Amino acid sequence: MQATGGGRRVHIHVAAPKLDVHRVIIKRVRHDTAGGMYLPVRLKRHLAHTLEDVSFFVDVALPVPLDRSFTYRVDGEAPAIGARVLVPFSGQRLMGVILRVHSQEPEGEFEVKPVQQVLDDASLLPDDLLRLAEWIAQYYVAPLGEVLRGMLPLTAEIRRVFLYRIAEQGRRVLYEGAEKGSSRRSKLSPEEQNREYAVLNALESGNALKLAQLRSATGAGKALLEGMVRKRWLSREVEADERDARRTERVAVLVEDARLPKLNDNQMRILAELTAVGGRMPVRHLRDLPVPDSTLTTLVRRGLVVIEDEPLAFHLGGVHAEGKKHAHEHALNETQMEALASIAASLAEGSFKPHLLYGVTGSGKTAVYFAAMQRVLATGKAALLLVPEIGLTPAMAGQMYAAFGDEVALLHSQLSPDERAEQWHRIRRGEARVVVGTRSAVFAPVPSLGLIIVDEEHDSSYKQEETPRYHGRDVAVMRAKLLDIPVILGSATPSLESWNNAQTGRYTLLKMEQRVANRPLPEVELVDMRAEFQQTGAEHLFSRRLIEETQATLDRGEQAIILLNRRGYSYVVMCRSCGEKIECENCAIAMTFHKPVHGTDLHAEPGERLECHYCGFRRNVPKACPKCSSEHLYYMGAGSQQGEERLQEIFPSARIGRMDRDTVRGRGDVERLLQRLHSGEINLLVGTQMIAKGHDIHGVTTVGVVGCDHALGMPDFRAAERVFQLLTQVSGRAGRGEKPGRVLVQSYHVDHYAVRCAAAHDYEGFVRREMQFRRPFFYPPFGVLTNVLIQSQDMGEAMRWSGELGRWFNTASVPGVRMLGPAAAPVSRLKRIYRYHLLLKAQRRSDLQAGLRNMLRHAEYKGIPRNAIIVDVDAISLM
Ligand SMILES: Nc1ncnc2c1ncn2[C@@H]1O[C@H](COP(=O)(O)OP(=O)(O)OP(=O)(O)O)[C@@H](O)[C@H]1O
Ligand SMILES: [Zn+2]
Repeated sequence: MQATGGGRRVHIHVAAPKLDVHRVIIKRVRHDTAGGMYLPVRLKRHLAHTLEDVSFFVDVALPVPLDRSFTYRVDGEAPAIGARVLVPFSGQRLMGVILRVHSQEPEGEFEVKPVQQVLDDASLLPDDLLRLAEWIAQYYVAPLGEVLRGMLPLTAEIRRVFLYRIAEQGRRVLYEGAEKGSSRRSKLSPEEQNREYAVLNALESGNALKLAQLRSATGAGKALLEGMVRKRWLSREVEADERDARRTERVAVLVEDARLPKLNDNQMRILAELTAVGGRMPVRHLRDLPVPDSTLTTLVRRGLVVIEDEPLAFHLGGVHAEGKKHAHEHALNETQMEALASIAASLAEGSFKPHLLYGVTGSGKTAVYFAAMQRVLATGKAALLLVPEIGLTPAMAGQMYAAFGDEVALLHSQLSPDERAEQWHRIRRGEARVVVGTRSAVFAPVPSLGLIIVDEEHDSSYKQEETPRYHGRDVAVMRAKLLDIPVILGSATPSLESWNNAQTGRYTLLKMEQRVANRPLPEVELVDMRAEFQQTGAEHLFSRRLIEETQATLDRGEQAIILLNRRGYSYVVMCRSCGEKIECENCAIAMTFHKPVHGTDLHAEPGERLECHYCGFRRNVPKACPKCSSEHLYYMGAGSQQGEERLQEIFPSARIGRMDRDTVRGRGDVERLLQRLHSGEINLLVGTQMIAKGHDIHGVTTVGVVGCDHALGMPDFRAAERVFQLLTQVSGRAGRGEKPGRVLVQSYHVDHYAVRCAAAHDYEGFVRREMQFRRPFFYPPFGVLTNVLIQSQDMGEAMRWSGELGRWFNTASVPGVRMLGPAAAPVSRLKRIYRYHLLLKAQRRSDLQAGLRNMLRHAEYKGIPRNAIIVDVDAISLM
């Protein structure tokens, strides 16, 4: 017997020992029907009836941290493999994906629960994506259900409903309260206490009610209900429910000619934001402003703003400077043609072939991508372009629209769940043949994909830092392999992993070593800050050379960029008496001092504060040391906020802009800042590493780098590589227009090879040195590495568990795997969780994978919970 599912035939075998009459009849008749045999109407009716009684079993992958699937029953027709289902799972209802349809009743003494709803008629995922998911689960030692959840960004189609039910304790309170009156001591107001009784009353029958039902019956809000759950008066259940994805979104529209009454600051903020973008903005984006939601409601009530429904739009404008050509408008130069020719050849061949496009900054890689994509589209196929962070390089999106118009679908992290679902379906229907997106876009369900491009392939944002911890670039290569199509990885500073693959012949290396139009690479000058200190006798943030060059640049009417790779004002606050740094309450991390903000920083929080950049915790700036009460607090380490302030003092007439996480939050902020830089409104930009990302601003001739080599001291074998990449990328922003550029790098480590090679634009020299360092230790690319984090809210537990796993590695035979640790992780406590880790290295990946699976089995045997262990294969961040 066969059932069709997702374009492939699934064989369903009827279990022989338990044959019952219904099943036998059905088996035979289905077969006969397929053969076209005539059936009497009465028999057909009988069959239609009995068909209802048939059951299948389905193995479902669920988004839970368990490395296995779960079996459910489906009554009626067999569903398709790859379809989504809603199923009960430990008191909740979860969405899962069907992996297998069969008729083997699971062994064991438990009841097989039925699937509650089958959401799709056919497989939702194309075959290559299902296979890719299996590969990821295997390679990254991640539960398949969690991998699939990441692939299907369709949460907008599933609603989470909260249901409340009265608990034993609640019943007691209800009955006792009725007898004794409400004489209990309570912090709640009498109205709130009455409301609690109303809720208990409403739930007395024992049936569960939804949040919305309870609210309309009793006026109780979520906070009150959650409080009752904490007191164990109620129990809460979560259910997933299907819902129609919204196809419109609410936008706030400024009412013109409204007479302005007296408004408070929050109301002014919203109006200012709306005015700034032309009077119209999705409500969702307004929610990013630090004002209460109720402010908008007030403005609506006062007739200053109206709310409209508008079909979802996806355009992200993209910066396009006047008089500058788009990448696709250039005739390719010879080097670009050569690179394209090699790519075109493998496109014509139509088989798996990875290319590493190593092109220096400003060599015109984007134009090569365009040309390759155009060729792919011309053959009727589709192309996928991955970029690190679309929001940071809006010009890329803008150029894509200019070249490919409506064919473009953008997938990025700032889409709402609705927008994401909408784009996903659009891509799956084949309506967008150019897909541009960040990391998870590698899972875009593009039919007949012909080419994948990964821009800035070295960028660490391609690594997902939560389960499944996949690397977007490596998954892209695997997807290309499964589809048998070419893939291009491009960068001015390729990762050592990719470079090694090119050296060993696994990837084809394409080099573009000159900038376009014979423009020179900028001249880089190192400023030795140790000498500067000796000569000036004081510690200055900016060296004399940097000040001099910046002044000259501004005087010539050109633009300068200065990198200060930390945000905030001072990144360490230390007590002079006891030497303690002020740390976050939740994390073992020094807190950053932020000064109050003024004027243009619409988004930044007002008020002076200390902030933890890991968990977001904030506190007032203490007058005295929290440990020893000394009043001698000392502020060290300048961040971008301080940089801006100092620069304004040094260059009073400069038009300064700042780009960091405090000044760019919402979608469009980066775009606005870059637009002001393009137009010349800003002539001096200071910021964190965001300013180093692919921006192509022709007026910038000078780049300054301040204090970026402290990163060389990080406890991470990739520290030198990161510093080299950052220096090279930020230098690459200088001299991209008519006039040549100059870079000044202030450093305390001017002799370090990462700094020296970056200054000499010597990528290959850097790689040679770096490989020499990594080879003897079997660090990637000479071996494979996995970081295993063990975490718990209880420090003793985290230590014990990591000790247990460490001992296991030492005593069990784990062939080919070497372990370092266990030790406290460099960030030993994060968000109140203690973190220990083991670093595992192996020369063969299969050894490491086998070792990890055995370790997980041992952990299960020892009762260490699965979610206390984070397995980070090919870890990028070792913190
Ligand atoms: N053949 C060409 N002739 C002249 N200009 C070109 C040509 N190809 C591209 N350009 C222009 O050169 C500039 C740099 O190109 P692009 O931004 O693609 O560089 P890139 O290699 O991606 O550099 P980065 O790695 O720094 O991002 C752009 O302004 C682009 O429009
Ligand atoms: Zn913190």
